[in-house]
Formats: sequence, structure tokens, C-alpha cells
Amino acid sequence: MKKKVVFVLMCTTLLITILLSYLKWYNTEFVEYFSSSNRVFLVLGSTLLVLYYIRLNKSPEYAHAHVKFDKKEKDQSPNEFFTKPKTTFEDVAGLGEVKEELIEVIDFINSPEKYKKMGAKIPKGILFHGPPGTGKTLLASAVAGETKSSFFSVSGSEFVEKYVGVGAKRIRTLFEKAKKESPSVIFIDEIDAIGAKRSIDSNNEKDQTLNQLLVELDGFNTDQSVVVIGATNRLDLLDEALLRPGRFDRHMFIGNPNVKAREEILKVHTQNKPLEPDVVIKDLAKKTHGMSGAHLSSIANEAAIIAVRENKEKISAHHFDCAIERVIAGLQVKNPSILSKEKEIIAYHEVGHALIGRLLRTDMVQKVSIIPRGQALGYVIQMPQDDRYIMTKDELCNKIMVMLGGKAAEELVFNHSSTGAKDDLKKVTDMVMSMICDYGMSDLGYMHNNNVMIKALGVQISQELNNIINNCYKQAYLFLEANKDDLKKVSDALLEKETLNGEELNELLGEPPNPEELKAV
Ligand SMILES: Nc1ncnc2c1ncn2[C@@H]1O[C@H](COP(=O)(O)OP(=O)(O)OP(=O)(O)O)[C@@H](O)[C@H]1O
Ligand SMILES: [Zn+2]
Repeated sequence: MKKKVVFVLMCTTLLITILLSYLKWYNTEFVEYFSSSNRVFLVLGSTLLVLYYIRLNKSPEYAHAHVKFDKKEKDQSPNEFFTKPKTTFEDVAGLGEVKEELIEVIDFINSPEKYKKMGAKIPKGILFHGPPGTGKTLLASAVAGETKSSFFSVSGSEFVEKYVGVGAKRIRTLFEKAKKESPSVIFIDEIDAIGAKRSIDSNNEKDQTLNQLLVELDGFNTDQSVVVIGATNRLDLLDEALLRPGRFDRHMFIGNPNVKAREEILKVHTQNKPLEPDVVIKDLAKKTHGMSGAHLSSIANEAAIIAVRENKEKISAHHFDCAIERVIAGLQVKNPSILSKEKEIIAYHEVGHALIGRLLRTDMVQKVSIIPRGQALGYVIQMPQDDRYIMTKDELCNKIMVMLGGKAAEELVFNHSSTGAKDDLKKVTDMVMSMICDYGMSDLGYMHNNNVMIKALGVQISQELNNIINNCYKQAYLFLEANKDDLKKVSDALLEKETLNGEELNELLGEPPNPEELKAV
């Protein structure tokens, strides 16, 4: 429409110009102004405009698409995008208690009348918190699926903008749209990106966005079936105002699955895959301790890919083992160029870990390998046999000894200290810091230290840290010294075979000793 007006205006200008330029025949006053050179310029300019217009029209498809795209970007921010998911609670394995709590919310959305009669208000805000990959997004989309609601899935970081007011406007638009499409479920992942505790100078863009979210949460009434689900890995970072009753007041912890839940998740993710009879889901669940739902879904997919790569008709237990290893330790490095001396050091280092792990029976040693994967030059896979929820100080110390076993083996055999234990030392330091500052497991007392205390007790904490680590290191060294022959035997076998599994270790060393006998060492 606009283009046509421009065209008519241009044609008129052209006509008037040409007309005026010839007026000299009738009006001598114009003669000087519209001298022949000026006339040439005017005619030329008008012609160029016409040519420009013709060019625009020559590619109408392109021009149209371009305008449409601009419009889309301007008027439809990604926030407004919604779906009608088909996900149901059946797709979400485990998480029984969380699902039970959500069933009430679903009932609210499906039969609001029942609750209105009683004067009950729909719960507005639900907060899922817990480690990544545990199914928070999946659960939110199942709530939408179960209630046939419009599902608006956004990430908090989408609202973090440079310009003041933009994030707030996006929040407003999101809620407007959700109300229009109600019943709706708004899922805000990484809500901490906008919902973090406000600073004292509450005038920045982030605070405005959070304020707008609070306004929206307070704003909608019980007639509008809009449920907002927030998700975060860091509940402690969120602003108190967001957690107040009437806002995100239902908190649900979504943790890593236990062995039963892992079995169920693996069943969900293998149900459409052809499996060999040697695949026992129960065993896979045991081997995947500490993994999230996302890890498990990735293992099932990876196993299928490996089977295809090997031209197999079905997925076998071996394919699952390779997939688990791939997910735990990363991608295998092809043709690594490692010097043979370095390989020897790596072998002793890894066997140092494995041997102490076996001796102390911390966790089952499933595999020890010197085939580089990801960033690691070698690795030991250890899995606890049972899910553990609390650990004693002795058990933590045993774990620390296993982690220091690599460095101790290097010092014992090669009498040197190498860079290979960097990652081990980081893990050890983190664990010992928690023992001192979180669990009251040191001579500094039974307290849970906050940041101020940690600063004030800096020197004492580092002394305590040194004491615990050095004691564990000495013990690890002594264990290996007492078992130096085994250390050599296994390291030689590892250098030859590059990978040893739990059974091969038992064949080489016999069954691990009774932990009671070890106390005497
Ligand atoms: N309980 C579960 N049942 C079935 N599949 C699951 C479960 N938990 C996780 N998954 C699988 O893991 C994938 C990732 O999960 P999801 O995105 O929901 O995790 P999240 O908790 O939202 O992660 P993040 O905190 O990183 O956003 C899902 O698509 C699904 O395939
Ligand atoms: Zn190590």
C-alpha cells in the first residue's frame, strides 16, 4: 500500500518537473532557473527514482519476505511462542512425589469450578529447583500436556537486556499472551537470571524486569488459568520477594534419580529400541549411579548410535557399556601421541587410584584405562553399589585417599611430582573445604561457616585443610608402599592391555581384602 503512494508521488513529481522545465516557452521568469543544465539534473533524478521503484518491484518475493521477517522480529518476540505439548506424566519416569503434588495443580486447571466454589485460589507459582538435566522442563511440559494448556517455555536469560525497560516489556507481553491463550503454563527456565536478589541501587534493567514479573504474578486473578513454573539450579540466589506466599510459593526439589528411578527412566528411553536379551535394565541402573535423566537419555541414544555404527540389528549390553563410558569420560581420543615414559606414569597413576579404591572398598572399581578420553589421559570408573544419602567422616577420608592415590603412586614409583594430578587435587580441596566449613568435621568445631566466617578464619582453615589432606596423603602412600608389588603387576598389565575391567583386576589380585583386615596396615 505504502509503495503505491510513493510511486504516485514520484510520478507526479516527475511530471511537474518536466512540465515546469518547459514553462520557459510560456513564462520568461522561469527561463533562468530552469536552464537546460538544471533541467537535465531534475529529469535524471526523477528517472533514477523510477528505476529504483522498478527494481523493488522486480523482486517482489524477496521484498515481501524481508518485510514479513522484520515484522515478525518486531512484533513477535520469542517469548510469545507457545506450543500445545503432547507430553504426559507417563513420559516422566520416577519423581513420584513431585507428580503427586502436581496432580492437584492439574486438577485446578482442569476443573476450576470445583475449587472456586470453595473459595480456593489456583496456585500461581511453582518453583522447581535441583541439579541440571533432572527433568524440570519435561515435567512442566507434562503439566501443560495433561491440562491441554498452551505452553510458553522461556529462559530467564532471554529477558536480560542492555536497555532499561526492554526485559520488563517482554515479561508484560508474555503474560498478556498467556492470559489470552489461557489455560496456559508459563515455564521460566533459569529464573535466577532475572530473579536473583536485588541490589541496593534498584534502578537497573534487571531489577525492573524482576519487578515486572512480581507485578504480573500479583496481577492475574483466579479466573485466568495461568500457572507459572520457574526452574533454577540455585534456589539460594533468588530474591525473597519472588518466594513470598502468593508468588512462587510451592517449591519442589527435583534431584538426581535413585536406582529405581534410573531404571524407570532407562525403560522410558529404551522402549522403542530393539534390545538384545543381554541388556538388563536393572544392571544398567546400578552402573549409572549419580547420573541425571538427561545423562540416561543420552546413554540410550548413544548406545543405539554405536549399534548402528557396528551394523548390528539390535543394541547389546556391550553397546550400553561403551555409551556409559562415553558419557562419563568423554570422547575417546583417536591416535593420541603420548610418549611411552608418560604412558607409564599415567598407568601407575591410574592404578594408584584403583588399588586404593579396591583396598578401601570405597566404590566398585569397574574399569581402569589409559586410553585418553576428553581431557583425561587416563581414568578409573568407580560406582557405588547403593545410593547413599549421608556419608561419615571416615568414608569421606577414604574417598580423599583414593583421589590422592594417583599422586602417591607417582611419588612412590618415580620419586617425582607431576602435573597429572591437577584435577584430583581440585576435587580433594573442594571436598575437604566442605568437611571443614559445611559438615563440622574438623578441629575448628561443629559449625556451618558462612562467607564472613570463612574470611575471618582464613589462616586456620588453610592449616586445617593442609592437615587433613596431608594425613590422607600419607595414609594413601603407606597403603601403596605396602602393596607395591600389586601396583607394579597391575600397571604392567594395564600398559599391555590399556584397559582393565573389575573382573580382570580380581583375576590379577584376587578378591579385595576384608576392610577389617586393612585397619591393621
Ligand atoms: N524423569 C525423567 N523421565 C524421563 N526422561 C527424563 C527424566 N528426566 C530427564 N529426562 C530426559 O532428560 C532430558 C532433559 O531433561 P530436562 O530438560 O527436563 O532437564 P532440566 O531439569 O530442565 O535441565 P536444566 O536444569 O539443565 O534445564 C529430557 O528431555 C528427557 O529426555
Ligand atoms: Zn588422578
